[in-house]
Amino acid sequence: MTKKSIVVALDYHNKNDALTFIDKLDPDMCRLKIGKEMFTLFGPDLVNDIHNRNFDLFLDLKFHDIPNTVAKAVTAAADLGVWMTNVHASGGLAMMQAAKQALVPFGQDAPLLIAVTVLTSMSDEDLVLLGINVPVFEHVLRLAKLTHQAELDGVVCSAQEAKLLKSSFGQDFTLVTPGIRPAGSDTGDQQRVMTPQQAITAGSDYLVIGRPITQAVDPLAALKAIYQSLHV
Ligand SMILES: O=c1ccn([C@@H]2O[C@H](COP(=O)(O)O)[C@@H](O)[C@H]2O)c(=O)[nH]1
Repeated sequence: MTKKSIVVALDYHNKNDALTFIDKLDPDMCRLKIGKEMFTLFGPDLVNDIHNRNFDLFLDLKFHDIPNTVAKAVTAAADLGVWMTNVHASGGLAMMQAAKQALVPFGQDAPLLIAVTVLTSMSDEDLVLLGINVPVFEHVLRLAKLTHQAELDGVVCSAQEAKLLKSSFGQDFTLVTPGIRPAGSDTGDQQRVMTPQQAITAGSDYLVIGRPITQAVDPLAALKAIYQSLHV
């Protein structure tokens, strides 16, 4: 575990607010993630702004479409030079294989490619509403198995499933876990949560943390408090 195991989710509506925060950090302190909101608002210019500051960037667009479209989207993400990008595992095996194949021309420069299993905002009850009548952990395991078969680098899951997935697919299968909540913080819309310490103990490789940091009165102090809780 290093400081760079923390991926700060920059879900800001205002680009200046995001850059003001980033300018208080240095690239050895954490990695950064932008998702659908910031990429839709600010596009590749924001990716370049972040890369010019030398941060590793996770482009969290969760592609989910037919194989040809996803392969082209993943190619476009790799062209941006991002550190990590992702697809939805529920897009299926052929889609994930097409995404993986699209990265072959990038060789060593290819981003890590991971797949979202079950969103951390979802519970067993939410799956039932989708007609999926198994506990979340079973569906996560099923989707992670498909992801492993497609030879992607790992999955997005809750830290609650980390122990199960590491024992099923090995230490090299990368686990990226949102739904991280320091003790006492607001869970918001997240349902499958763990504290940073619990997540690391369970086997998470990367802890994605957004609002507990970005909506704190002092985001830098909130990030430093998380390091302290993890003794890094
Ligand atoms: O299953 C998932 C997949 C992605 N996310 C994203 O992670 C961050 C979490 O932010 P918090 O503010 O710490 O809740 C956010 O950008 C989500 O889009 C996720 O939460 N769960």
